Amino acid sequence: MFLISSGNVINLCIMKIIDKALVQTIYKERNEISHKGSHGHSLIIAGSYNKMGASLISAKACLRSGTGLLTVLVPKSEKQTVNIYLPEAMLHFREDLIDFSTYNAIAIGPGLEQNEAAQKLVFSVFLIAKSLVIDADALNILAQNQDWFNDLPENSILTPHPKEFDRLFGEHNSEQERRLTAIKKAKEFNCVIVLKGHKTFITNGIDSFENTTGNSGLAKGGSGDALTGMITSFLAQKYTCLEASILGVYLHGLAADITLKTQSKESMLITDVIENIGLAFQKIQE
Ligand SMILES: NC(=O)C1=CN([C@@H]2O[C@H](COP(=O)(O)OP(=O)(O)OC[C@H]3O[C@@H](n4cnc5c(N)ncnc54)[C@H](O)[C@@H]3O)[C@@H](O)[C@H]2O)[C@@H](O)CC1
Ligand SMILES: Nc1ncnc2c1ncn2[C@@H]1O[C@H](COP(=O)(O)OP(=O)(O)O)[C@@H](O)[C@H]1O
Ligand SMILES: [Mg+2]
Repeated sequence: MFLISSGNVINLCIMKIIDKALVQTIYKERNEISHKGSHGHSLIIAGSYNKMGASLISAKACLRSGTGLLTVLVPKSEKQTVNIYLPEAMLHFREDLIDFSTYNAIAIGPGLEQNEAAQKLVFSVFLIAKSLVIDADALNILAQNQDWFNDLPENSILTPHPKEFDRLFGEHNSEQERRLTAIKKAKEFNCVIVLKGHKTFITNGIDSFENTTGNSGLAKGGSGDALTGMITSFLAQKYTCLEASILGVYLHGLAADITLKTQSKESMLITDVIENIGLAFQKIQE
């Protein structure tokens, strides 16, 4: 329970815990009479010359989370990188003209860099996307262009870690203060904010949630990139922004907890975690 002196005290006090019981009220069993088109088409706009890993990590986590189709938008120079690592993913190149309207869910930001081309790309996606997960460098670009909040797509999910959060909304002295600001900003901009950390906090400005899964084995580069792919996958599968965030955060942490069976917290890689997403699904299907 939080003791806070603010108008948001009611919101934060009714914060719900994300546990297996809550997730089982959200998760929908996969329809046996389905085809790849039934499970959405995700687009992940991520990666740059020296940060292609972020794109591959997001993409594989997205596929492992059930999206029917996946396209990744990468620099043309990196074409082979994706094809060799992830043959299941289709490709678009940042140099091409893209019809963004064909995707149910788009993620933008991991490893994108923040140069002028990236800024133009982020703004063009804001204008067209219907459901958008905004992470990493796209959050940093948004922080530098605060008036773009007025153009935020109707179903937007922001997934900042504390430093990205402070770039967006100013310096904070504690997690508690950030949570209060997150509630206020989620309501103001009509979006979902996933404030990542040891106990990730999710709010849409009305309801707030705290995750119960995950461990410090995730305190390593790439963990957030994977979460972005997972949340995007659930958005593409027609979960709401809040449902997709709750499912993604819970299963991401649960897969990391399952990974402790074969790795230590020091040795765990996010690619190990991605390979355990299937076992995390099985846990909530029990
Ligand atoms: N393999 C890859 O290609 C990787 C690419 N990445 C990309 O690299 C870019 C930079 O992202 P980074 O997050 O690394 O860099 P940032 O500069 O945004 O954040 C790193 C800083 O934030 C602080 N920070 C992070 N989490 C915190 C927490 N929970 N509490 C307090 N401080 C915290 C750290 O101390 C560090 O100083 C992003 O586009 C990201 O997607 C990273 O995800 C790492 C892996
Ligand atoms: N000590 C921890 N306990 C639980 N989860 C953690 C811990 N440290 C980091 N995480 C999780 O790992 C992810 C880190 O995200 P982020 O910093 O964006 O990673 P990156 O950008 O390097 O991929 C978040 O989902 C966060 O909740
Ligand atoms: Mg990140």
